[in-house]
Amino acid sequence: MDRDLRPIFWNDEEKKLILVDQRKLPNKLEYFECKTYTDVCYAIKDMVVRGAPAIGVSAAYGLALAELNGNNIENAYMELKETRPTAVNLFWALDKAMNAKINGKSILDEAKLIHDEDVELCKKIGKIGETLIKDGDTILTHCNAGALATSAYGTALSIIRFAHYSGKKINVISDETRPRLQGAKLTCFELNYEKIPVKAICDNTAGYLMSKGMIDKIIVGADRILSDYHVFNKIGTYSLAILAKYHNVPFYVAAPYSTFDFKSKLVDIVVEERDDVEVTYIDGVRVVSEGVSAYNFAFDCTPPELITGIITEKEIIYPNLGK
Ligand SMILES: CSC[C@@H](O)[C@@H](O)C(=O)COP(=O)(O)O
Repeated sequence: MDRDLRPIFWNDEEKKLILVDQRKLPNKLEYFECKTYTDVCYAIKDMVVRGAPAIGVSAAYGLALAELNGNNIENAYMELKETRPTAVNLFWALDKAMNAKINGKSILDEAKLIHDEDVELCKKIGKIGETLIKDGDTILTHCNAGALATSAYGTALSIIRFAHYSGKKINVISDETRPRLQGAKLTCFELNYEKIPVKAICDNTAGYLMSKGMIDKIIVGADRILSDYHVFNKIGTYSLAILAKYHNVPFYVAAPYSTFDFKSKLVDIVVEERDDVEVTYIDGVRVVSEGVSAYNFAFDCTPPELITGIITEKEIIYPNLGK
């Protein structure tokens, strides 16, 4: 298997960004080309590309496209910033790209650097986190914090990959992750692609498996981590963390430092609310009675007291041990 499944490519000859179209997986592997920054805005909003680090890398290339096409950089920066509100990597990468411009450097070079560095960070997270995994562990994960959500390897799934590469026999349980089904569609695709044993479950099955002692560890990604270690991640993460606490299952979060937001307070964070058709329809068929709407919060917040450890590219932080 190609250990380097990647969702983002820059084509230097044609000056375009090529994204794996994640809306089509696992049934079709298609690519989506971005020649303008507005193409990138669309790709992020419509979730052609998704996952906190991957959104950040794509946005940096979006700003580079604005520069290459002679667009107003300030406007492009603002429009790219408004594509999705919760994952902080978007703002982190755009600010880095903008600072490069202010310092007279090329935005494209900065975007390439952010892209390459993200691969290395993910590898490091995998290698550090892998030390926590025991031979025979069954690990539950939520959403997709894999190669598809980053530049390669992933965060939570990088740990799973490196445990597998080191010869540990592990099994993965993937929450389907309603409503967009990133767990069923993307995590299962990625792990199956590498022949890492994975089983899908409905989100509401996790508690039962924990009660039966069938889960040894939970590892999820993050969209934003505050300085007091509150973790924003895909909706359903908080419920999992509560279940894990009740059943004494270690609950880990894996994320690079580009996902940390040391400035904002809990009350400042905007949790994305997406169109309720993502909930009221399944595969184009309405499943909720006409006239009934739905809540569709894309993320929730897990407090530090529910988190065993946060695995970064530098170290494992134990929020409840004072580090
Ligand atoms: C390494 S990605 C971590 C998170 O971004 C991931 O868990 C997640 O919540 C993705 O949400 P999505 O709405 O698919 O962008």
